[in-house]
Amino acid sequence: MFILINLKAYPCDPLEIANAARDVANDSGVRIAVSPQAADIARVSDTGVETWAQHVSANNYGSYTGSTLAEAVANAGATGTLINHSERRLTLADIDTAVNAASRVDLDTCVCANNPAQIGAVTALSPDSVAVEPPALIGGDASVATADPDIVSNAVESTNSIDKTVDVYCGAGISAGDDVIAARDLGASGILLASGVAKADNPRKALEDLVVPI
Ligand SMILES: O=C(CO)COP(=O)(O)O
Repeated sequence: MFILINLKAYPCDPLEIANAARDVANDSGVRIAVSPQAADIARVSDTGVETWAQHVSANNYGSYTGSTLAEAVANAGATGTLINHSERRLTLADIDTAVNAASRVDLDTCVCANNPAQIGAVTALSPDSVAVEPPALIGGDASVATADPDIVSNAVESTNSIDKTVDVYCGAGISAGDDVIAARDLGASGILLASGVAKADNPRKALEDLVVPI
């Protein structure tokens, strides 16, 4: 299972979490990546942890003030990027362009969507992976894999019916290793997780506990 820790804009210490994620990944053999604010990508990447951007813009070089170029995050050390997170939504046309922008510089792409129908639509854009995250469960205590298992299995089915090479992840409310196992049993090959680590009193312990059953 792949575990992506999305730090969002939480007031956490990105380096503390990056160092902990690198150590836990090395000790457990579980693939763990950290997705910090764009301005923190270089120093997070310097820790040696797999580093992802939270977003890339749907444009190339040019007069695009305020954009986050795929080239810029790749040069800073990111090796992957989220696209269309529920808190950073794009039009379908912009998702398509952003996936192409990320692919230009070999970033792994994970396109997020709210439900299995949207998962099908974004799978057709050929990202490396898609992630279903029901907005109502994001930031809560109930894991998507137990509170709404059908949304995960239907997302897996939706993706598999279009392109079996696209990995399916899920996220929202995941905080324990058992939640990760439940997601895997529903067909997901990775999870997206934020508050369970970024808001934990002890992020290292939260990560260590998370990987125990994996
Ligand atoms: O949005 C998420 C990850 O991208 C999920 O957030 P939580 O883990 O806080 O529910």
